Amino acid sequence: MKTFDELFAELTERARTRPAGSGTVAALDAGVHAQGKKVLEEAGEVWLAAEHETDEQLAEEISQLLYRVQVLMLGRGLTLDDVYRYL
Ligand SMILES: N=c1c2ncn([C@@H]3O[C@H](COP(=O)(O)OP(=O)(O)OP(=O)(O)O)[C@@H](O)[C@H]3O)c2ncn1[C@@H]1O[C@H](COP(=O)(O)O)[C@@H](O)[C@H]1O
Repeated sequence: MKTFDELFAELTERARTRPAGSGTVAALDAGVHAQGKKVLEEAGEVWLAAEHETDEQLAEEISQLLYRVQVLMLGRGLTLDDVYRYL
């Protein structure tokens, strides 16, 4: 289990070290267009899960959306502080 900040630190490290087999590295290499499509896809799955699935399935879909948002942030070079300043 990890927090939002801990996941972002982990993904930042993946981007820096580019380990073989990392899905994050592949997602970053795919570019912002593909990253944005994944955000939209996961957001749709969250919506459907909220209406039709269990709490556990919804929580899992939300975790995937958070991951995809972080990948997009890294793809655009945003930091957590860039976003937190608006919260
Ligand atoms: N939290 C996540 C995470 N959430 C979602 N995903 C990816 O999103 C996929 C699920 O999304 P989809 O529903 O779109 O499934 P899919 O269409 O089969 O996915 P793809 O074929 O497009 O990869 C998963 O199979 C993962 O590829 C994640 N991939 C990685 N992480 C974490 O990110 C960290 C770094 O991971 P790596 O870069 O893979 O080492 C690790 O802590 C991982 O646990």
